[in-house]
Amino acid sequence: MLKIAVPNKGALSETAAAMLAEAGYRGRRDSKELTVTDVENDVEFFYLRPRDIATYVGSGALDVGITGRDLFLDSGSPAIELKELGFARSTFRFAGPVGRFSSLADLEGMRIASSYTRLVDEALAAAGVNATSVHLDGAVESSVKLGVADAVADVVETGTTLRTQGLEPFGDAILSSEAILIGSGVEAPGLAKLRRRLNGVLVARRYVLLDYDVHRDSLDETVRVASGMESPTVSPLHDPDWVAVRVMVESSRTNEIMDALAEAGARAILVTNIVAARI
Ligand SMILES: Nc1ncnc2c1ncn2[C@@H]1O[C@H](COP(=O)(O)OP(=O)(O)OP(=O)(O)O)[C@@H](O)[C@H]1O
Ligand SMILES: O=P(O)(O)OC[C@H]1O[C@H](OP(=O)(O)OP(=O)(O)O)[C@H](O)[C@@H]1O
Ligand SMILES: [Mg+2]
Repeated sequence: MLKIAVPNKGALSETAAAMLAEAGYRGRRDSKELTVTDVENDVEFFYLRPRDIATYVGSGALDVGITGRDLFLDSGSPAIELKELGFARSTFRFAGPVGRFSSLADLEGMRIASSYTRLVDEALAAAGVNATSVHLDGAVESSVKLGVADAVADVVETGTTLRTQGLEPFGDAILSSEAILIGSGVEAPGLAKLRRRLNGVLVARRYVLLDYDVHRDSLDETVRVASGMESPTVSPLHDPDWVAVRVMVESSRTNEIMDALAEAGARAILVTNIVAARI
């Protein structure tokens, strides 16, 4: 039975659970449940602290898990990254009071607060900077105002939290993070199926189906606008001069592509969400 670690709370838990449900697995019904066995799919879910997931998977106690790349790298676990899951995207950055620091070299001798002290120590060592990291569990942005640190290193999405505390990021991002699937390195039974299913969810979320009608004379032009994964499906219409076309396009480009198709002669352009997919 494939053993899968899932975040039990925090920023990753809801989307991770939603993805697994979309992939056809049975999740927990109550947020207090620590384990769930999905007999039909031959998998067992373990609901764990996101920060601990890399430790369990790296030790081989569990086969795979969902966590953040930043948490995984900070853990020092020997697990391996198997797949990007496309949510909880953020960067991990140094930040300090507005105007105070401009490069890592300015951190020499400073105290740097973070929940990710291994990542901080590695970044400082790589830059040849001697500084002290101060481990905090969260709300790291408050530490400078409160006088326990001179700078911070933290997760930045919109940058709003930093700004509200009078801080600004400086230097290059330490890393780009997102939710990922990690594995113990063993090709456990059921792992290929899980990966295929998660891939299906990602494709379903990322693409939409476009249907349109077009005169045969304009078909080549509309196919140039949107050529699909392999090649568009072209079906005859009752009027022999016209055809119906179906093609997958990236949902983020839907409107731009619809405009270009209309310009190229497409009519009755319809958009449909994809519920699930195997590509
Ligand atoms: N605002 C955010 N945008 C994108 N990703 C985020 C954000 N905040 C946290 N993350 C990501 O979520 C993961 C952290 O998970 P964690 O469970 O610690 O979230 P949390 O909401 O900060 O929980 P906690 O309440 O324990 O601090 C990391 O991978 C981090 O990059
Ligand atoms: O750049 P932003 O869009 O402001 O998002 C980044 C913030 O979101 C997370 O905080 P969270 O709410 O998880 O609190 P925490 O610091 O206690 O973990 C993260 O730790 C940052 O503080
Ligand atoms: Mg947090």
